[in-house]
Amino acid sequence: MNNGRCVLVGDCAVGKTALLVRFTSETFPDSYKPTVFENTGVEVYMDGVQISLGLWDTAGNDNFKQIRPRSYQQADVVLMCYSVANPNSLASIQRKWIAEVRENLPRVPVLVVATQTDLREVGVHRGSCISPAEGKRVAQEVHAKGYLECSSLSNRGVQQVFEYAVRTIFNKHKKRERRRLFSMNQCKVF
Ligand SMILES: Nc1nc2c(ncn2[C@@H]2O[C@H](COP(=O)(O)OP(=O)(O)OP(=O)(O)O)[C@@H](O)[C@H]2O)c(=O)[nH]1
Repeated sequence: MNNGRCVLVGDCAVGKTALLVRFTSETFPDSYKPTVFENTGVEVYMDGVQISLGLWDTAGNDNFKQIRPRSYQQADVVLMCYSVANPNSLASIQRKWIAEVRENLPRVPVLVVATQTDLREVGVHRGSCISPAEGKRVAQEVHAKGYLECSSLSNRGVQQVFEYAVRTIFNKHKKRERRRLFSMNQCKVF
């Protein structure tokens, strides 16, 4: 495997673009500009192998709903993002995002990603933010392959999100390769 595609979905303003910008350019975009459709790519290494990772940002706003399926094409992993400071964005994972993802990608692994975790410590939402336990519970409910937390502002957990995403793609390819080899090597009894 030397390439993979990772797609980010989630409600408006949960921080999908900021997460991608932090990971790809080590900066944090302060201003909010709603995404319509964007994609970028980075070279990453896993177990000494170089991988071209395609990163597809999508619009949280349903005015652009028709465009989202374009981003789902050939996805290897989906990051379903919610903000720990926005309970509606977590509810949307259960009510909306998992259904839309499964409709377009019935078997692709999904990860649930909690964003903006710095808001647990500062600001008006401090004290009322969603706990890791609650996020994990939802991740299990939607049969996610993993649950991760990050803050693009403080750069905490960002690298781990993409390491986990690449590892998930890697495991999926390995599984597929094993199945292919197994079916090639099956004994034939005449
Ligand atoms: N405190 C804090 N704010 C963040 C973080 N990540 C993003 N934001 C802010 O949240 C707002 C929305 O961020 P975006 O990354 O544009 O959100 P999005 O999910 O891409 O939004 P759509 O394009 O509408 O789907 C911006 O004002 C960001 O500066 C974070 O980790 N911590």
